[in-house]
Amino acid sequence: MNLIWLLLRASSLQVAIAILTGLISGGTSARLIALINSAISGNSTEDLAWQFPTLALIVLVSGIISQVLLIKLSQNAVYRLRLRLSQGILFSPLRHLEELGASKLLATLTEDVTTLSNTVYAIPFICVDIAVIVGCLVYLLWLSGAAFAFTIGFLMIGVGSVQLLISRADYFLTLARDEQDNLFKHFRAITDGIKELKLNAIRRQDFFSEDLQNSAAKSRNQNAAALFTYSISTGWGNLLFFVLVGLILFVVPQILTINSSVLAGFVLTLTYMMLPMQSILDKLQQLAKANVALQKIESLGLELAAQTEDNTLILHPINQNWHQLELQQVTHTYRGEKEDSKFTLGPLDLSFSQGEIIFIVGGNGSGKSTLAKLITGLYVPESGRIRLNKKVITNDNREWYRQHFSAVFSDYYLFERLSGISNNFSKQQAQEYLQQLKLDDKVEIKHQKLSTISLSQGQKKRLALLAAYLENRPIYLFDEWASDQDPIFREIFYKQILMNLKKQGKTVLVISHDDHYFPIADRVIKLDYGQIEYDKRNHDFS
Ligand SMILES: Nc1ncnc2c1ncn2[C@@H]1O[C@H](COP(=O)(O)OP(=O)(O)OP(=O)(O)O)[C@@H](O)[C@H]1O
Repeated sequence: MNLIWLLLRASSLQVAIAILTGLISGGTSARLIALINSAISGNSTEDLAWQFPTLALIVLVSGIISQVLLIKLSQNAVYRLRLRLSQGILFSPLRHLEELGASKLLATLTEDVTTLSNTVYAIPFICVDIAVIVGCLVYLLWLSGAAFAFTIGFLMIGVGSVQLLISRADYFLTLARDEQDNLFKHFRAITDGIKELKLNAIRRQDFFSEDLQNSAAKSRNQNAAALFTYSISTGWGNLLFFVLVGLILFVVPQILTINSSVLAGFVLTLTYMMLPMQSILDKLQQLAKANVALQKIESLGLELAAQTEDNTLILHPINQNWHQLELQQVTHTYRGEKEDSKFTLGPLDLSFSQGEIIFIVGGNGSGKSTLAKLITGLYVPESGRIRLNKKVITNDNREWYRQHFSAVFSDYYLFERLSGISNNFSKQQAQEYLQQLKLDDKVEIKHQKLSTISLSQGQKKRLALLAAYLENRPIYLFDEWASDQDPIFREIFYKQILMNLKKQGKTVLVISHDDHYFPIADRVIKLDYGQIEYDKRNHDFS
């Protein structure tokens, strides 16, 4: 049913036309059967010879029109769904996405959407099958009202019993799909943790047998149970159909007065109906899988839609010449599963000015990266407020606010395409930066694209720095950028790059553990367990 909604949402007019042409095809098929029946019984006075090819042509053409429309519709619906889901992720707050987890998002984006796109192609065929069945039923009604009533009664009982089996199979499919999320997490562990797994044979064995194999076995058992139940329902459905033909042939003539040509017409039509019936039964398991996938997609969609951000186009220009950024009583809490695993950063009061170099320091887990996400607007403060030039940052202007920052986080992502960079960026400037970062013999920039990103970790991070540099934003944030650079590049980073940025009037926030470079900072802010231990000016160090 959900699948039908998916199509209706894409275009109800096209669905209506497809159903209409499908019905014409189905109705004409039934008319064709009636014609064959008349020709066999020889009691027709009409010239059937020319009607036969005409009707066959109508069945063909209307069937094709209906299918073409539905194929276009279903593929469009999947296309829109993919985009809607991706946009939902792009528009969701970072914290919400972190809570949902990457495995769950990826499982839906890849598994569920693929299942759906592999199934929607069946919908057009099912629609035409249904139309043929409806057409045949109408013909049966015309042949004999009483025998039709008997057939419908029997079909309703049959469909009900098949439905019971299908609901049981659906239950197993839902369990299998839930297990798929865990399986996906383990697949990610295989690819992301391959080095660790290769280096420790016991860990690898443990992971394989305890996690992966367990999860794969559960998924196999639940899928097998579902498919087994489906095959029982398909077999049961087919058997019921033969029972119906048998009853019409041998029992109904005993109860009702029905002439032999009507009976022959009935049996011929029922036999013709058997093909679309079987085809629908065969496709039911695919449809059920697609429905489970769609439910997952919808529930993720709802979870994403529950918290969307206003990511509309930035209408106001960013303030290259801002003068004050303030955090007032700002807090953020990570709520763990246990009460004692809760971590709260703040309440913090901080103020930054243009052209400052600020080092944010502190032990592991003291809250430096969390503070970075709050300052850059990636996390929304749970309490307190952020002001830029006295303007309070709210949901309406947070997207605009974020455009003031360029950052290289410790878990940065490097895009091959240098999009979203400043208009002032020139090829020559980029080449100079490449030389400064000693990457000019490795990487070229062609058509705003990096020629390669297959580099060492340190080199990749230098490219991420280059991309940030070219963004030309007023505030820069580097989260432990220098940690994997050799001493020469640390020196270049702290003494040349940061100084260059300062000279250009940029504010630079540097999360660092390199204490012997602290003297180049204008200010050092030290965090301890989510609180500011000190916030010192440069002259206070000496
Ligand atoms: N996504 C998250 N979900 C739950 N808790 C988190 C999350 N990220 C961080 N934390 C917790 O918040 C605290 C602060 O983490 P944060 O990453 O801000 O520290 P940090 O000072 O940057 O540490 P490091 O120097 O190790 O990078 C830690 O106790 C950590 O366990």
